[in-house]
Amino acid sequence: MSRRPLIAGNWKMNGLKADGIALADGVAAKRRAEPDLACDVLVCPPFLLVSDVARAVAGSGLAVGGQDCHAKTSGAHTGDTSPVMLKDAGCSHVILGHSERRTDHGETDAEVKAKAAAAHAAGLVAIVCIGETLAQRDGGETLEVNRRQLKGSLPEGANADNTVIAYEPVWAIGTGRVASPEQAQEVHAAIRAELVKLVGETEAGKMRILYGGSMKPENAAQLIALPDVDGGLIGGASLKVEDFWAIARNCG
Ligand SMILES: O=C[C@H](O)COP(=O)(O)O
Repeated sequence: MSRRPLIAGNWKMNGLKADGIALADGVAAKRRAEPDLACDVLVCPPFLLVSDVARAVAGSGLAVGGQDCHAKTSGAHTGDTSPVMLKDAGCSHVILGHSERRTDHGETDAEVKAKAAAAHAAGLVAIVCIGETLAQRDGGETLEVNRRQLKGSLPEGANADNTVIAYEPVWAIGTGRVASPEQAQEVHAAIRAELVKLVGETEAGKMRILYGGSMKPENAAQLIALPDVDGGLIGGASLKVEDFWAIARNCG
């Protein structure tokens, strides 16, 4: 099964307006210069920059995503952003259940599932993040934790068109400590096997599973070449045009 890789930049809570627009302009220029790129490329700026970034990259072939959304369409939810608003601002994707949201905001699998259902209803692709902590890995619970999070976070109706999975070992995020190819492939294969049970063999075969956690130009190609790794969710390295593009252009 050949799956077109997705290279997604998660800018997290970084950059002011001028920085975000300069970064978006830089990545869009790279994308325009390579019309035959072998992967899809997505940038996920902070909420306040989504509209500006969507305008900056319009027509370049780059997609834009949010970093979270509420499970409701509208209403009395001070400080939150609905999936419909993201769509309206130019997003096609939204990252959900990132470990930083799970840690900082106590997000549960059930909440991630509700958000993913709402994202689907709004016509967004949900990038559902899962991953074990170092203590869980050291305790031999890696596969069990990832299977449990996957099962708990995927809503009814998830399929390869509306859902992407991101495996992000928490111990690898922002630490410079990347999963080895063996570690990554083991978990990605287990995730795909679990997806067969959850969404059926055909959709599981088509669904993209991204790796995230200290992915850099030096290690990306080796990881993305693994049989069940279909791209990357990139934090730090997505903040520099040259680094991000070095990953994207070597993804095929
Ligand atoms: O969403 C991205 C991941 O958390 C990875 O971040 P990182 O590349 O800075 O380790």
